[in-house]
Formats: sequence, structure tokens, C-alpha cells
Amino acid sequence: MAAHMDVVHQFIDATATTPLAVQLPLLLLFIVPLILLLHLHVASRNRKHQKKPLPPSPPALPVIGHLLLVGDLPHVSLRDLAAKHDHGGGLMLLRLGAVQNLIVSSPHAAQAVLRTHDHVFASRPASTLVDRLVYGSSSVGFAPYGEHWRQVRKLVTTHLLSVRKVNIFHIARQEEVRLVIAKLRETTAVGAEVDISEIVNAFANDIVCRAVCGKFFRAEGRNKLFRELNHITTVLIAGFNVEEYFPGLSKFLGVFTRFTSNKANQTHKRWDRLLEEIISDHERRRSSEHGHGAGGEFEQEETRVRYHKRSYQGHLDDFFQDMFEAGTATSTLVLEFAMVELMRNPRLMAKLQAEVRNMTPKGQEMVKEENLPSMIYLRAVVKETLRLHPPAPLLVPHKSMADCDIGGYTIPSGTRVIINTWAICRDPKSWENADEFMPERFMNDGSAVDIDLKGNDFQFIPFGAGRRMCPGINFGLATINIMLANLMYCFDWTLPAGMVDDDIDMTEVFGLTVHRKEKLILVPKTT
Ligand code: HEM
Repeated sequence: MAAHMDVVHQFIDATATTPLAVQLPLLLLFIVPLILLLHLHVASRNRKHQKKPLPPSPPALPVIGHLLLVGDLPHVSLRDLAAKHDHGGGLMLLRLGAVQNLIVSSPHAAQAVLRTHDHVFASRPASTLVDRLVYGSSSVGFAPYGEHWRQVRKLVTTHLLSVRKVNIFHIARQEEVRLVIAKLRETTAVGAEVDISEIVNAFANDIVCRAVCGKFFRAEGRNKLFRELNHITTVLIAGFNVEEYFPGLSKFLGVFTRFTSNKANQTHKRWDRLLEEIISDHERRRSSEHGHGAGGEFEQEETRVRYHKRSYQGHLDDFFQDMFEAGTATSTLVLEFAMVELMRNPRLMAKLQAEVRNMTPKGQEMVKEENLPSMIYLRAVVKETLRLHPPAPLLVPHKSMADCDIGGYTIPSGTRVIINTWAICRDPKSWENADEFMPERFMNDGSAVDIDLKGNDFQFIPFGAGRRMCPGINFGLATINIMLANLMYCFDWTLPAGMVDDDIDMTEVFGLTVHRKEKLILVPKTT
């Protein structure tokens, strides 16, 4: 240290006495390396903090951005756009009106969003329409990430959708399936055609109604009213809502949005009335149950669930409504598409029927839940249906809560995130003969035998993954498995006279979920 100070002193002494011509080179000798070092240090710090580029994007029009590129079937057009513009990274930015949307189209990119950076992307974009129509930001499915969402999600998961609760509801499921089978048997007596789409929709609706409202849900046609309100809600949410794409202009857009807003307000009031009635009914029945004692295990459990719901009164309506929207259309669609694919592939239907009939004890009137675990082909058929026809092909939009770097790009805070699970589930890089219905791929010797749908295998995420993953997965699969098994066990199926397999129209209509345009009409025959 002393030696070092000596050198500095010598330098100062020298510079004080030597002429400028000698001082300058000496100064340069010291200062230039210092400036260079400083420059290198700043450059490396800048490099570290420098924002990475935004993800690639097709050319956009002024004001409306890429809105015109998203056609009637956004899951298809987004897949095609990504193939051209995302440079193979699975990330593409589209500006829809004033809103930036990150389109995620590969398993790798989905994993980055839903697992590695799940804490950044676990929020939901705000929507004035959803707020007006449903309980929006206070529901489970549309709530922004935060304490409220955590509370309602925990409540739903623990008291309605846990594996234990789903198992307890098996008696109710069995009873509801029995009603459907009895109705279908009546039609077989006269050889009539049945609207399968309608039957499975009523069934899925009634199952959710029963879980949420208890076993008196049919009183005063409530199940039908639920179905109607659910339908209107889904159509409104799925429609094009200009405020969503130009949120800053919502005040000036009143003229364009008045019709939708009025309809949304009316529908909201009807939901309110219905849910209020149900809550008061619960209260009344609960006090009378106190007097008479509770029934079997299922009824006791129903009472306990109601009690817990009551203890969270403030959010009761929120999650009631969520259950209907999230739980009905999804299970309906899987059942309907499974029947469609099996009708188009009679050999596969025969294989499934053989399994279901062999695994059900002789003489049993219908398949019971305890018979299901041995039906591995049934599970493969359901998985393959979910792969080819995920009911929510773009999941539910997520929103980023902070800037985040993924794959060499910066995703700015506040970006809306659309995960194209439909494209991912049909990506030929992950799936052999990706567009073909081949349940065998999920069987023992199949290429996808180890791939599961619980949010760990990112090439197959029909229920999403991470914090916002569907909490109704067990409930939904239980509903689908028992119904499909019984449709296979109790009946043989044919198309209406004059139709052949290829006549089944696969044209899709996009909404919150994607469904076929045509109803599925079939003729059941008892076996
Ligand atoms: C086959 C049936 C079903 C499928 C394919 C399905 C699929 C999905 C998907 C893709 C999401 C969004 C995940 C994300 O944003 O990352 C979701 C969310 C949700 N699902 Fe399901 N679902 C099904 C059945 C059900 C059922 C039966 C219920 C309840 C009875 C339910 C309740 C919910 C709820 C509450 C959410 C919102 C979760 C949140 O935002 O935290 N789902 N579902």
C-alpha cells in the first residue's frame, strides 16, 4: 500500500514540475485505460439490463392491429399464423385493437409460461362485460391473481372438487346416469332418433346442479333455468366485445355496446334471483334437517358442503356461477365429441364396447363406478378425445403481472396471454398422425403411453397447468367416464336412416368453448 502511495506521490510531484508536453502522454497513459475500463463496465451493465426484443409479430394495420387476421375459428388461424411468424419459438405477439396478446403455440413455450414463470402469468385480464355479466373479478375463473382468488379457489377445491368430495358424489352421479339410460331405453322401444348433444348437455348440467344445489335441484324447473342462463352467458362472453380490444375508449363506445350491456345486466339480474332462491332454500332445508336428522353419507356431506358455502356467504354466488360455466359445457363437449369420433370409427367403438361389457359383472343393469378402474381403453378414448377436441382450445386468457424474459424475448407486464392448447395437442412434432383419432397411442405399446393430462406434460394440457389449472379435472373426468361407459354398455348405436359415417359434419363454431355446428342425432338400440 505504502509503495503504491509513493508511486502516486511521485506522479503528482512529477506532474507539478514537468512541462505540458511531457504531462500529456503521462495523463493519457493513466486516463485512457481508466476510461476504457469504465466504458466496458457500463456496456456490460447495459447489456445485462437491456430489454430483449419483443416476440415476432406479423405486419399490423394502424389502430386495429392484427384483428382482421383472427378469423371465425381463432384456434385454427392462430396456429397457422404462428407457423408462419413465430420462427419456431412458439411465441408470437399480436395486437388486437389496443391490446397486446402473446400467442403461445409450443409445449416448450407453454412450459415457460405455465411452469417456469407461472407466478408472473397467473392473472386474468379484466373485462367490463364479464364483470357486468357474471361476478367477474370476484369469481374463481376470471378473478385477477391475488388474495381473493386464492380464497375462493381454495374454497371450491376443498369443499366441492377434491378427490374425496368427487368420490362421495358417486351415488348422485350413478342416479343421474340411471335417469338418462331409462329415458334412452324408452326411445329404443319405438326405434326413435335421439339428440345426443342435448342429452349429454342436460346430464352435465344436472350433475353440476346437483353438486352445487343439492338433490332438489329439479324443483320448479331450476335445472332448465340454469341451462338457459348458462347458454346466454356463454354466448355473450364468447361474442366480439369491442370494449375488450379498445379499453381506453369504453366511454365513447357506449352506442356500440349498449345492446350487449343491457342483455348482460338483465342476465346478471336473473342469475342473482336464481342464486338467491337457492341460498334461501338451503337455509330453510338446513334448519329443518336439524330437526329431523341427516340422511345417508351423501346427504350428510351435502349438508356439510352447504354449511361451508354459507360460511363464505360473500362469495357464494361467485363460485356457484363459475361451476356452471366451467363445468357444464366442457364435460358435454367431451362426451359429444367422443360419441362423434366413435361413430366415425366403428371398429374403435366395437373395441370399447367389448371392454366395457367384459369388465362389468354379468347381469349388472348398468356400469358402476367401481367397475371403471379396469377399463383402460375407456380412459384412452377420453384422453384422445381431449387431445383432438380440447373443449377450451385457447384455455382461458392469462395476463402477465410483470416484465418477463422468455426464449430471448421480453414479454411486457400487462400482456394478455393466449395458450393455443388445440395447436399444441395437434402438433406433428409431438404426436404421430396428429390429426387422427387413435386412442391406442395412450395404451401400453402406444407412443403416448406415459403422457398424462394433469398439467405435467406440456404437449397435452387440455385442463391447463400451473396455478390456474382447472380445479374440476376429477369432477369432469368422473362425469365423463361413467356416462360414456354406460352409453357403450347399454346400447348399440347407429346413424339415422340414409346417413353414413362420413356424413357426420365436423364443422366447428368457436366460443368460450368450441362445439360442432350440427347436433349429433343417433339411434340407440338396447343390447
Ligand atoms: C372435461 C372437463 C373440463 C375441461 C377440459 C376443463 C378445462 C379447463 C381449462 C382449460 C381451464 C383454464 C385453465 C387455464 O386458464 O390455464 C379451466 C378452468 C376452470 N375450470 Fe375447468 N374444465 C373441465 C371441467 C370443469 C368442471 C367439471 C369444473 C367444476 C365443476 C371446472 C371448474 C373450473 C374452474 C373454477 C376454473 C377456473 C380456475 C382458475 O381460474 O383458477 N372445470 N378448466
